[in-house]
Amino acid sequence: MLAIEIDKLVKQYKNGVRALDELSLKVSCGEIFSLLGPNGAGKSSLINILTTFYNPTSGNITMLGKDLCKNPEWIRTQIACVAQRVSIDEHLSLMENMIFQSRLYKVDNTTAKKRINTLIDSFELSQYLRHPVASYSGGIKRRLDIAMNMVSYPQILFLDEPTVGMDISSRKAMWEIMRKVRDDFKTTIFLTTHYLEEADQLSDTICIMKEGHELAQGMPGSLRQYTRQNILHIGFSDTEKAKDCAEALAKIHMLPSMSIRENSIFADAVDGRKTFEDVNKWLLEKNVPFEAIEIVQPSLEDVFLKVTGTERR
Ligand SMILES: Nc1ncnc2c1ncn2[C@@H]1O[C@H](COP(=O)(O)OP(=O)(O)OP(=O)(O)O)[C@@H](O)[C@H]1O
Repeated sequence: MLAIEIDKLVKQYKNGVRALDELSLKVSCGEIFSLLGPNGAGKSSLINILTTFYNPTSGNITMLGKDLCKNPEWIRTQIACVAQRVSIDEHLSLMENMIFQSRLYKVDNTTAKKRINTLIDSFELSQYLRHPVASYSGGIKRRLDIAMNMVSYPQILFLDEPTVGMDISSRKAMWEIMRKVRDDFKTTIFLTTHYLEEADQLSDTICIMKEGHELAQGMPGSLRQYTRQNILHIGFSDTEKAKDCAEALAKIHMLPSMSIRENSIFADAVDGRKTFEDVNKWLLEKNVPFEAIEIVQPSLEDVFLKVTGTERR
């Protein structure tokens, strides 16, 4: 069974903005599904509809086998949503926050106790039990927020930019939590993110959207085929050398689209092997001090920029 099936969904606000424009997508049960898109693509509008806050203008949504618009109350008992702003009450203890959430979802006391202990254990929160919630770091507060939202054992967990503003080690710890939610609790995760690396590392399926509709959808590996071409990578010992070389290459129009990231030039390898041979020959002839030249697979960032029509410069 699909967790979510969306067919030609339209959301037009009263001011005339068409935030969702015949969007269609499918989310399988038990997967981590990431929604990517530039600002204003319609991600929040979609989450607000899927979590029953907004009504769609037209289109069909089936969630866990039922029509969302006809069964919003039932759907609400099956899902949980962790918004960007943490919803924990800093005047309550960790345990009180968890109990409060279990009461909201009408989980009976015995079941709630068992679930809370399992979640505290699974999310490695026991060491924080004795400390006031207000003293927790942003990452731990976010972890508690997700644990609280898991007390109802939702079938689908919506996460709106779950790692925004976190440093890389907190972000990686959060990825582990999300994998646990999927693997140990069999919960489907639907998340939005601006971090392409996060979507790449974490997701079973990614959907890239822009201007209210989907542009590409698939497993991270299969999305790489969207660019239909490999990338030429030329490495240097420092950024200045990369910039000098890119300027010289631009003058002779050898590579149509180039960008510099750290100490490297990345360019579309239009003719694959021939591009590689031509550039390699030119670098050697001109005595350019490069350190490496290779053809690499496109990254998810390359795919994102390609399908959303943004050129990296
Ligand atoms: N309540 C609203 N009323 C009118 N227009 C809205 C409303 N909410 C969103 N919009 C508009 O709908 C479009 C999509 O916005 P939305 O917030 O869904 O995109 P987003 O992908 O979540 O963007 P971001 O990544 O910046 O959060 C934008 O043009 C936005 O201005």
